[in-house]
Amino acid sequence: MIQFRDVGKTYPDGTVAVHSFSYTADEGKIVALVGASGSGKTTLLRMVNRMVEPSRGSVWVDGEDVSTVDRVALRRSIGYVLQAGGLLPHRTVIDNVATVPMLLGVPRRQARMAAGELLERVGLDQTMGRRYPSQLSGGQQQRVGVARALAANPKVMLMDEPFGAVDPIVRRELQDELKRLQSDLGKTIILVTHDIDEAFHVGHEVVLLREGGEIVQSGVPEEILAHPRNQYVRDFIGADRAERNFSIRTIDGRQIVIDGDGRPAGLLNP
Ligand SMILES: Nc1ncnc2c1ncn2[C@@H]1O[C@H](COP(=O)(O)OP(=O)(O)OP(=O)(O)O)[C@@H](O)[C@H]1O
Repeated sequence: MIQFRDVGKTYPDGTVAVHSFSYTADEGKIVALVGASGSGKTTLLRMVNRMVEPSRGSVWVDGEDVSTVDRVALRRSIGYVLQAGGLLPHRTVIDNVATVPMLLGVPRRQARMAAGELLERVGLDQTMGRRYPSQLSGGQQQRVGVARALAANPKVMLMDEPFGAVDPIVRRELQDELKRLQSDLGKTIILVTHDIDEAFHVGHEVVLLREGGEIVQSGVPEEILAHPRNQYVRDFIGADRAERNFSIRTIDGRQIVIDGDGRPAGLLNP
């Protein structure tokens, strides 16, 4: 469980990134923080592993105030996935994945074996382990980033726009993969995104933010979609846009999703 207790952050130049934010992410859930650029998402995420120290309030992980935990130990115990994987360019893929477990004292051979299994778990062939990150596609690098974050077997994972750098099809694949992994492994995940569709697709809960880390609305996706609290939320989720007014038409036995402008938007259960 991750608890933000009335946290705020003012950067040294006086920028107030977060005024006052309180939220609890329950164990084994994916919580998506979504909001416009500059709304404080990354600042909030980084408070969890102490890459950013709050100016007020505290963050608790599994009943422990993170400010009392050694910073390096904390960072190694929490998986962190960045846009474009954030991989070490001069290390092979397998070493990228095995590094943290080795730092935590796992013998090299064992760490590399476990890393190979993790690569498979995220849908990569073990032979990819010998390559360098630059020899992988963007989507493959993202997968390695996820494998690396999983390597220390953290209970908590932080993901900052993890699939931002890939095309929509690969992005959807990676989102599905993440959902599968999460339901297998039961991690508690906070995912930052500016993409509301991604937030609704992967988040068990969605927290919609505006400037200063202000929560505009939070809850399960269905609730937000069904009852957007105000115009800001409606604008953000595109509730007024034609494409959300989906309907389903059956043509030749296939169920076709039709958007509000009457255009086919996709197939249901293709
Ligand atoms: N080191 C810093 N010094 C000063 N201001 C900062 C610093 N880091 C972030 N900010 C400011 O804090 C605010 C929130 O930034 P943050 O990166 O948390 O937002 P975000 O919602 O993650 O944005 P984005 O979606 O663009 O990544 C912004 O106004 C930003 O300019």
